[in-house]
Amino acid sequence: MHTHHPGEVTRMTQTVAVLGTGKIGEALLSGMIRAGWPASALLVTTRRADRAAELRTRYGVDAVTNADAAKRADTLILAVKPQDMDRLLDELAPHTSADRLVISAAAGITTATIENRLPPGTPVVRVMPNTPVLVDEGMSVISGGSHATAGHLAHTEEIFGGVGKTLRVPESQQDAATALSGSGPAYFYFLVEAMTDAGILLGLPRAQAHDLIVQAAIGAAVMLRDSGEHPVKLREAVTSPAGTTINAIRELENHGVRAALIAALEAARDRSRELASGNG
Ligand SMILES: NC(=O)C1=CN([C@@H]2O[C@H](COP(=O)(O)OP(=O)(O)OC[C@H]3O[C@@H](n4cnc5c(N)ncnc54)[C@H](OP(=O)(O)O)[C@@H]3O)[C@@H](O)[C@H]2O)C=CC1
Ligand SMILES: O=C(O)[C@@H]1CCC=N1
Repeated sequence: MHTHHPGEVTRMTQTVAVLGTGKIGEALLSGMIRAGWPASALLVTTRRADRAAELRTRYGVDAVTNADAAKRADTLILAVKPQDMDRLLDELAPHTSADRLVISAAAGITTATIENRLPPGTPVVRVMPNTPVLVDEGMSVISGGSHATAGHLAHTEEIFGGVGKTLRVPESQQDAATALSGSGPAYFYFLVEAMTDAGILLGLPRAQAHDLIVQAAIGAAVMLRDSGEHPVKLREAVTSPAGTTINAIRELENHGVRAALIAALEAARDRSRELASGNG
């Protein structure tokens, strides 16, 4: 894993378009602007005119049609839902050429599916980012398709490395990476929500319960990242003999939380596989 900042040369000469600027597309766009990409080098496309106006006002970027983006941009980042990918590729195909780099952020959709729909030889890179790109703590998992060169992968890392970490994996591992990292933040938000409810049950005001558990999450996350210790070691250090923590851990084990998490991530991985066929 490593972090890059966009090089001056690339920034000056390349135009990057985000096609389908919803939650993840906007998160990425805002991150690129924070990382120093000039708004003049960025294009966005949307389905609705009011959304286009909003993005123009918010970021000073040009909002264009998918056909125009395909003609004008060197790099096209596809950020529509997997179910909308078919239609987007139809719109792009007549206007792109094999000198464009196509980066897809859609869950499940394979590079082969995209390659088959675009001019022969089009380089395609599949990326699974996550929403913490909004705070430059994203994780973007990257795989190259059959025409993606080292340069294309490096350029992709330059874009996504500006908003967090990047990791290259074989495409066969992308569905698993999607379950762990693409969806990963949602599991932590879910846990925080549930533990805040527990705080309410224990009689704490909601706002305090929220703050306590969020800070516990941040502290634990930084220790996980920076201590180099195995999570079991970190948990043991919290778990005093005949103390409070072990009573909580026994309940988590009684309720099968470990097994539930394994089953949950397996279900997410399976759904990513299903989306490969564009299933709605
Ligand atoms: N959210 C996340 O955490 C992550 C999402 N992803 C992937 O990113 C993709 C987008 O997800 P997300 O951002 O959550 O979804 P959103 O629905 O927020 O974003 C998709 C956007 O694409 C627009 N759109 C659809 N079709 C077209 C089109 N033909 N031309 C232009 N714009 C179009 C939609 O417009 P409208 O609003 O009008 O429908 C919408 O704004 C998905 O493929 C998902 O798998 C990947 C990693 C993480
Ligand atoms: O839920 C989803 O399908 C997308 C992909 C990963 C995160 N969100």
